[in-house]
Amino acid sequence: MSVNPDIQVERDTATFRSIDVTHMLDGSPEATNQRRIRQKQIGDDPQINRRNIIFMSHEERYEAAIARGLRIEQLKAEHDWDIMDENNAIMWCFSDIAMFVHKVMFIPAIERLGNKEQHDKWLPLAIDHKILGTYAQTELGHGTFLRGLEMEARYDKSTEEFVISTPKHSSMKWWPGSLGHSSSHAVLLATLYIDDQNCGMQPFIVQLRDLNTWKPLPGVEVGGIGPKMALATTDNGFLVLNNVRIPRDQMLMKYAQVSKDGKFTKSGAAKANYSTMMLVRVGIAHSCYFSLAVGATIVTRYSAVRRQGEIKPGAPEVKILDYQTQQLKVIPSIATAYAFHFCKEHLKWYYIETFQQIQQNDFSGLPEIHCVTSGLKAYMSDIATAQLETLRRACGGNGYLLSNGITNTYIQTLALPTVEGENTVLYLQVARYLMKCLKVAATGEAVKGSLSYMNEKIKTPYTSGLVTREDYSNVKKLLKLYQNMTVRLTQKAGDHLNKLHVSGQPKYEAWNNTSVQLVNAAKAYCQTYVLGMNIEGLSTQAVDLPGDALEVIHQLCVFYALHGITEQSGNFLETGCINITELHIIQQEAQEMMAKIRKNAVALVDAFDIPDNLLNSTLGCYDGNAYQHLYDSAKSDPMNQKQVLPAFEKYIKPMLQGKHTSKL
Ligand SMILES: CCC/C=C/C(=O)SCCNC(=O)CCNC(=O)[C@H](O)C(C)(C)COP(=O)([O-])OP(=O)([O-])OC[C@H]1O[C@@H](n2cnc3c(N)ncnc32)[C@H](O)[C@@H]1OP(=O)([O-])[O-]
Ligand SMILES: Cc1cc2nc3c(=O)[nH]c(=O)nc-3n(C[C@H](O)[C@H](O)[C@H](O)COP(=O)(O)OP(=O)(O)OC[C@H]3O[C@@H](n4cnc5c(N)ncnc54)[C@H](O)[C@@H]3O)c2cc1C
Repeated sequence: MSVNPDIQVERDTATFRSIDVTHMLDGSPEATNQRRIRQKQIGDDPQINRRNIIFMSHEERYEAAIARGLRIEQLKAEHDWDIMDENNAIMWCFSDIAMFVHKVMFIPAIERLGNKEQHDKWLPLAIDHKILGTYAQTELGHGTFLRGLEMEARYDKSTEEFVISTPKHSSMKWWPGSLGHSSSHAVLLATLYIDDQNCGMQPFIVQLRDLNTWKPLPGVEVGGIGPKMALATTDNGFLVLNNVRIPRDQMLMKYAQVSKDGKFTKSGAAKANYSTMMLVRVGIAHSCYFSLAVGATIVTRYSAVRRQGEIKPGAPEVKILDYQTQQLKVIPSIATAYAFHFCKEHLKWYYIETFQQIQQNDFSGLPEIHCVTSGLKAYMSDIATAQLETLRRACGGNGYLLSNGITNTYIQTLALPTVEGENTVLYLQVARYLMKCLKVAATGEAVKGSLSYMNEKIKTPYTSGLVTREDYSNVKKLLKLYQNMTVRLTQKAGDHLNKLHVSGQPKYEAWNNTSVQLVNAAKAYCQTYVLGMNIEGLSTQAVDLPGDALEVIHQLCVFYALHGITEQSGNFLETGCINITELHIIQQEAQEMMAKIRKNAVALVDAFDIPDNLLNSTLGCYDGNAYQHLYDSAKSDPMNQKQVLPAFEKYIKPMLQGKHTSKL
């Protein structure tokens, strides 16, 4: 099929070469080649390809997802993939892989929470798929408040076993992925009791199913929790344990230990047992980038080939991408996807470095990385889901079809603001950290890390520093505005907290009565962080780009900063970080920048280099022939393989012939 001329012209008139930017996104031309090879191995494989999933039943999708998971294992062995390759493969399949919790949580939990003997025993079994596992933490009654977990593990000194039980409905495990039908084992988080003393939430390895018959073991009641909005293939489950006994060495004992005679000891940081969640939060940041890149690719290409209506009366119908309002739906998502790229790259290296320190028992970096990973998981998933919905609607009627590729991406991504810590709760964790830093700054001590900008005193009366027109595209000056806004919102929340406390409210009550302001400050911190990483990326990852490409990536960053101010203008005005005249100029500048970026919109999404067979979209194919692909997809619907469906004989015909009764 030839390329649609409407999309070709976009590529011909772009001011830079997409491939240069693709190399930057991958890290190097070699890395691009390597990724393409991997994506081809996945996309071309009939067992992995997700082309027909929209026509499958729940059970068919589940089975296909198991087969996909297995095939990925075979490819991994055949092509010598490393862990990054494997995680990318899961992401490129949009997590449409049953048992992926085994990879992304069960194994990492054993690695992080187990001691050497436990590694030696369990990891080979898990890595070789001799056992399949889930991460069972959430209960029907508690997902967020982990200190409230009710499943009990009571140590029985006489037999050197833990007895695990589910005292009531609210204490059953509820939600763990792959628990329903696909796990033989669980890393199960339960509250440990020794002689009735509560020793906090601890991890245990519990076998759930017989490895030959797959039937639940005695005392284990397990099943699926029912159909969900999406993620049909991740069989989330429930679990009730009736006095199930496990040996003492099946408590994962890296950070807390129980001796044979029942002595409880702890090593490492208080929240070390939460470290698996931190890893997954980093992975979620990466998924947010990918989902947004997918959405932006589909909708930008579709907007460049769909013509509807006229701008100049009587002139030919225009591409919908030429409407300024459509640009406002599409361009922010492109700019955000690029900002998220820089941010997730930073986060990956930051996590690896800090994890290495933790492995050496240096926990000093834990509070900051907990703040950053919690905040970015929350912020990036909030923004990604909001923008995906805007993008989906930007496709008009066809945005409601499953074959468009974006609907599925959107509803899958909708899980991310909830999993691994509900977003509001995570913002409140960030706020805790902000308040601590505020206290440090107030004592005159230097605040370190991502909030070191708190050390600079904001002069009053304040001026924004935006003097010349050039200042409005100076990303460092714009970043300063964001930083000042964050500091002021933090101070405002801190002042409110103190005021309530001084007026007699206990600290916890004052905290709850300030939580809206605290969350607002936390979001500002996250937005500032992402912009900071975007700017850092310009001078690190993007610095070797040819001049024309660097200019476009720079424009995106400026737009990201300006657009963010227009979206959050209330915060910027309220904190006095800009005045109304400056806001008007910023709005104007943002619109002008958007018009410049529009010219390169298709080339910018081409640079994400997501192949058609992973994009899986009728609207967003590289060739721009959306109408042909929509028609082909409709024709391939199994319901269209018969000209007359059985419902005709059964119901419609009798009705037409007046033979129907009210009882049907
Ligand atoms: C693939 C997708 C599948 C999905 C899987 C899932 O969803 S799996 C299920 C996913 N489930 C979830 O994600 C559950 C979400 N819930 C949680 O993570 C926790 O219950 C909580 C963090 C909300 C509160 O916890 P709490 O009541 O025990 O804590 P607190 O309020 O008493 O004290 C807070 C103190 O602890 C610190 N700290 C906290 N976390 C960490 C950390 N990771 N590291 C380091 N530190 C951490 C924090 O800085 C603060 O320090 P401060 O200020 O005192 O010096
Ligand atoms: C698709 C999916 C997959 C999942 N996979 C797993 C898995 O593999 N393993 C696992 O263990 N779990 C899993 N979960 C569970 C998930 O981690 C929890 O649902 C999540 O942590 C939110 O907890 P919750 O359901 O208790 O929400 P709740 O805490 O009940 O949230 C409800 C509301 O209460 C608010 N709220 C709660 N506490 C506070 C507070 N302190 N301050 C202010 N507001 C508050 C929240 O902001 C939210 O608005 C999964 C969930 C989903 C949807």
